[in-house]
Amino acid sequence: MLSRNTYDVTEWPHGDPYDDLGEVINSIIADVKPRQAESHADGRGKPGAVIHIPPGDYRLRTQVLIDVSFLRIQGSGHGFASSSIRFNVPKGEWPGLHELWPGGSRVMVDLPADQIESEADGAAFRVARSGSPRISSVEFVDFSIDGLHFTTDHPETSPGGNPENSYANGKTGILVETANDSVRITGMGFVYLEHALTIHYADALSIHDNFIAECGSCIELRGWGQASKITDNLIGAGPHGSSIYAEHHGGLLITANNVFPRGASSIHLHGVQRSSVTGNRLHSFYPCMVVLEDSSENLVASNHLLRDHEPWTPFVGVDNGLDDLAGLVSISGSGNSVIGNHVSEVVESRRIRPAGARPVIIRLASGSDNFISTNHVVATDVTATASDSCFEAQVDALLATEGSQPLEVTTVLVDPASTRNTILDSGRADQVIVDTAVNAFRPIPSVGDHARAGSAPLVQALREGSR
Ligand SMILES: OC[C@H]1O[C@@]2(CO[C@]3(CO)O[C@H](CO)[C@@H](O)[C@@H]3O2)[C@@H](O)[C@@H]1O
Repeated sequence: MLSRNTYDVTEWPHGDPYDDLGEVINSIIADVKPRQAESHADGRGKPGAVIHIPPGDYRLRTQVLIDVSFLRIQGSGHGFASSSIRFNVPKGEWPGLHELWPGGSRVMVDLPADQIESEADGAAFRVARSGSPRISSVEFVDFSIDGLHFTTDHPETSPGGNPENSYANGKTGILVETANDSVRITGMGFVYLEHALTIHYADALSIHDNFIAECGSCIELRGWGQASKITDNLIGAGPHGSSIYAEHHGGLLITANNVFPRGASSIHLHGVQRSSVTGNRLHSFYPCMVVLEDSSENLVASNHLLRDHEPWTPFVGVDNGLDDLAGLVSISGSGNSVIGNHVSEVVESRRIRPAGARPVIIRLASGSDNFISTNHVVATDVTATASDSCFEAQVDALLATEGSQPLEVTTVLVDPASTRNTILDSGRADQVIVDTAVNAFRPIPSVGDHARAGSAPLVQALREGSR
């Protein structure tokens, strides 16, 4: 016998899940509540429920409100497909495409536009409960949330004159409003939402193994929070938003994410302390791809950062408005460790802003006692090209290494407002701008430097040996 706490939206007798999934899920939650009314009955409590969404296209016209713990909404496939690419393919070519829309268990967010006045109104799934304890263990697993279209009133924010390129529609995939514990978002797909995931007041949150792309902003942790993790996701925001943004979090772990362009920033931390950004692959089209703002004692280690130019025609010319002196990694705060990162800066010198400047890679803007060690910067001047074919353009740009020239950069710039920092082996003496009266500095040696007594005969012997 199937447990009464296991539901399938396609078998629920109230509402039509294909026409309004929101109404159906709210009706299921309304069924769970009176059956699980007692918080304690002979040692038993409120186990919550699983709501299954089989593969299919489900329109959502009513917001889902989740105010019970232990609710797991589970589909059978994240179904991501690029909407951005499709919406830039001429409509005449659509009939020849294998598929047009995202697939899997697909929730099509179709909240009436005239009823979206606040971010909360625009959320497909809204988690909110006041009182004590905090809502726990709400889980979103293995389905897709599709915002369907981007729309905008401002032609200047619609690259190529196409509103579908505006990254704006007032829609949010999942909004968690009130304090929460052990929420999980796993295996999900998010596409064409202005905000994919916005989570306030998180404790022990896990955002793991999701595909969150072509959304205005992807992950926003707001309010405050602790002990949470953002791991193993594929993520890419639009030019007005951030791929990963967190504020006032402690003990946040951001690891093993592959963050692709074109977010205004890849990772932006504001007031985040004692957290880790490690082992991520980050790719951006603009400066300030990693921002630590008023953030201290964080570890930024073993990340691979790539900065290059937008290669896809519809978006060429779009940027985040920042110039190349702002730093690819910008830090205000103290006691941060930036260790063992690799940076590839692959830009066209004529496009550097301000014209003729040397781009700054790591900029310590204010604070003290940061430890910057063994970061390797490879900077090249290339001739950037663009193409109408998104995938080809991106792969060509990623793999191009030929014909490039070395580019002069400032690997570390320490502003006067940042002092007592230690900068080791992260740039030659001519690549680092630092006041050594108030900071400790050890440059990377240049070829020919520090020839020690004894090395010359050894080198001579090696040369002779190799003849
Ligand atoms: O690079 C991987 C991802 O990029 C795509 C394809 O390319 C796009 C189209 O707008 O360009 C951006 C920059 O790369 C991506 O955010 C976006 O989404 C996903 O279709 C693809 O999965």
